[in-house]
This record gives sequence, C-alpha cells and structure tokens, in this order.
Amino acid sequence: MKAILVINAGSSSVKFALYATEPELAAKPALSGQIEGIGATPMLSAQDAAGLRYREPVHTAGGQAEQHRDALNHLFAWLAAHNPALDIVAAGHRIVHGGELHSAPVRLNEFVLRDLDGFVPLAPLHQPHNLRAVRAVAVLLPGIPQVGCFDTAFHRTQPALAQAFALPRAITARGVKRYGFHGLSYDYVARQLPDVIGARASGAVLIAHLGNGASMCALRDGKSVASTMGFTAVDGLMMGTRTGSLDPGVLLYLMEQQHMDAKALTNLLYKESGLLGVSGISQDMRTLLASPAREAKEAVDLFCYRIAREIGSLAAAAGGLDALVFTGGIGEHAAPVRTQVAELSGWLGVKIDAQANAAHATRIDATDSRVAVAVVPTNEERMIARYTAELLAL
Ligand SMILES: Nc1ncnc2c1ncn2[C@@H]1O[C@H](COP(=O)(O)OP(=O)(O)O)[C@@H](O)[C@H]1O
Ligand SMILES: CC(=O)OP(=O)(O)O
Ligand SMILES: [Mg+2]
Repeated sequence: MKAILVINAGSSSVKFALYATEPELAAKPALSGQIEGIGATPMLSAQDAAGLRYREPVHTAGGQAEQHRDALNHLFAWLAAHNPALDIVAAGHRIVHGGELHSAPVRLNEFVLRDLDGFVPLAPLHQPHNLRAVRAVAVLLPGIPQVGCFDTAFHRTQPALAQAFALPRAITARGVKRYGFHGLSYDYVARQLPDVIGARASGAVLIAHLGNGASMCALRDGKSVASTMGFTAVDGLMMGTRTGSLDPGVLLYLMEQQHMDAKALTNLLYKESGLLGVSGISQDMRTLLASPAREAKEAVDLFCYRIAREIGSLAAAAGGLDALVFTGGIGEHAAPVRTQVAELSGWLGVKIDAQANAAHATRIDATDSRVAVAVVPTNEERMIARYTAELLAL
C-alpha cells in the first residue's frame, strides 16, 4: 500500500506519521510517534493502527544540532525496521518559516531549500531541523517527491495593518513584518470548528495554541486576521523556554550594560526564559502544576495573565469574541490553565463549566456564557498529510 511519510521536526522533538493514501487518505495513521526530549534524554515512542505501542531510548551525542541529526538517523533506522509493509511514495514536512513568498504548500527541491535556508536566523529552534529532515529524506529515499507545509502560510490572509511594525518603510520593504506561526495547527482546528461551535465558527474566533511553543490567532470567517507571534516565533505569549513579547529596551540594556552579544541574547530569549526561566524549575507545565513551590505558581500565573492580556488585544483585532478555543499540549490537557484564563476573561463574557473543563469535554462553556469555549485537539501531522496528498494528487 502507498503511504505518505510526515515529519514535524520541532525544537526538542521530531514527530512522525505514516498515512496510507489508498483508497483515500486514511483518517488514522498506520504508524505514528515521536522522539521527545532531544537535548535531554531522548526517547522514541510510537504506536501503530492496531494499537501496538513501542518505546525505546535514543542515543545521541554532541551539541543540539548533532543530537537532532542522531535522532533523525535513529528514527529512519527504526522506521525501516517497523514500517508495516507500506510503500513510501512521498514525504510531507512542517517548515516553520516560509517568509513572504509561500502562502501554500510547495514541492521541495534544492533551489527552494536554499531559499528557505535564509530563514534559519528567524526560526533558530525549528528551521534548521525542518530543513535537515528534508535533506535526510532525499538521501534515504532518493527520488520521492517532498512537500513543505509552512506554519506562516495560514496567516498570509492577514490585513496589511496586522502585519506591520511601526518601522521605517525601507525596513518593512525588506520583509521585516509580522508573519505568525502554528498555522498548520490553526488550519486544522479551524476546519473542525463548524462541527463544534456551529455558525459561530464564521464569527470572531480566538484559537489559543498552547504547547511548548505557544501563540494565539484571531480568525474571522475562518481566516487569520491577527496573531501573537510576529517576525519570529519568540514574540507574543510566554512559552516553555521563550520570553514572548519583551520591551525591546530590555535588549538594548542587556547589550549595552551587560555586554551580551547576539548569541547570548538568542539563548536567553529562546532557551532560558518563559516557564523555565520564571520558575527556575521546569519548562514542563505538568511539573509546574504539580509543584508546591511559589516560583512554579508565579510562572503559571504569568503564563495565564499574558494569555488573558492577548485575548483582549486579539478580540479588538477580530472585532468581538464569539468563541475561544484551546489546543496544543497545555490547551488540551491543563484544566487549571483554562480555568485561570477564563476567569481573567470573564469581562468579555467568557464563563466555563467546571465539570466539563475538568473532564476536558469538547465544549466547556457554561450555559450562561456569552462566548462559546471549546477544547479541540490539534493534529499538524494530519494537516501535512492532507496537503501533501492534495499537492501531489495522490
Ligand atoms: N496532562 C497535561 N497537563 C498539563 N500539561 C500538559 C499535559 N500534557 C502535556 N502538557 C504540556 O504540554 C506542553 C507540550 O505541548 P505540545 O503541544 O506537545 O508541545 P510541542 O510544542 O513540542 O508540540 C508541555 O508543557 C507539557 O507539560
Ligand atoms: C512555531 C513554534 O513555536 O512551534 P513549536 O510550538 O513546535 O515550538
Ligand atoms: Mg508544537
């Protein structure tokens, strides 16, 4: 049977899935899983369609880049040994940054890849790993078509105002503007919404993608009109290890007074801040919610406060608030975070039902809530498989 290999290479993980293309793109992957914890103690976990589960440690060495490469090699060797007799005819990849050019998925070749290399400085935690995975597949499965699906593409519908920084025109003309990310996730969730919130899906909707990377998107008629992430994926909400929005004056201060250079600042903004930096304990929301430490609570409080502040801002961009939708690892599983965000957004008419929220129900709004509130699991891999099948007419 023919299948599409999907690779979603993230900052500390590589997610993968094999989707059979026949007779039509399968709803469930034949095989899926991830290598998590790259940079710490990487572990491969996977499951097949029959429910069989696999789990094994992954040995990596060297710096972050070498570890990512080792993890990919491990994954391909593992896939070769565990592929359930599927004939891989194409690969689809999540590529975080597509710049101004890409508003849709694209067939990848060395020419396109070299152009995408140019965005590595704008997405240092993702883009290098995304592109390495494409080049690795080109060596391991020579000749198969590969498709790049961009996190930025979904946001290309945003009005010019929402994309602009208040910078001199010459700098804006060089492409320094807001792009927005997590677009594959927003696209997937937006397509589920008519079934979950009915006609409100075409109104003013805010989707909060709260994972290790976290952002929010304002939609109107199912299309992105604004988002919290900007030129890079470090903007907006507080994240696992990223600052989110920061007074740019702080950077000037750190450069001038603390003599930090670009490399040190990149580390600070992307890897040492967010939940990890504020708590001093962990970047993992599960650990923080279970911790009795005051610093853990402060980190969670700031995470929720920042979300609530951005809900106000995005409601302004969307011209109202008909629905609030949670997704991503934290959005789907952390009931206390949803409770706190809802309480802080009560003034906008958000009210959730405690029982439904604790049960992670699809609809968690209270009967007297003006705003529909939902929990919709995201599936970036499925979105990539679908785009790849469409583009290649598989
Ligand atoms: N049951 C849970 N309760 C609270 N947080 C959770 C739970 N499961 C996962 N998370 C959190 O979700 C985050 C990872 O989200 P995910 O969307 O998988 O990340 P990534 O951005 O790497 O794809 C982590 O902070 C993790 O602690
Ligand atoms: C764009 C981004 O932040 O992605 P992730 O959540 O996978 O880190
Ligand atoms: Mg993610």
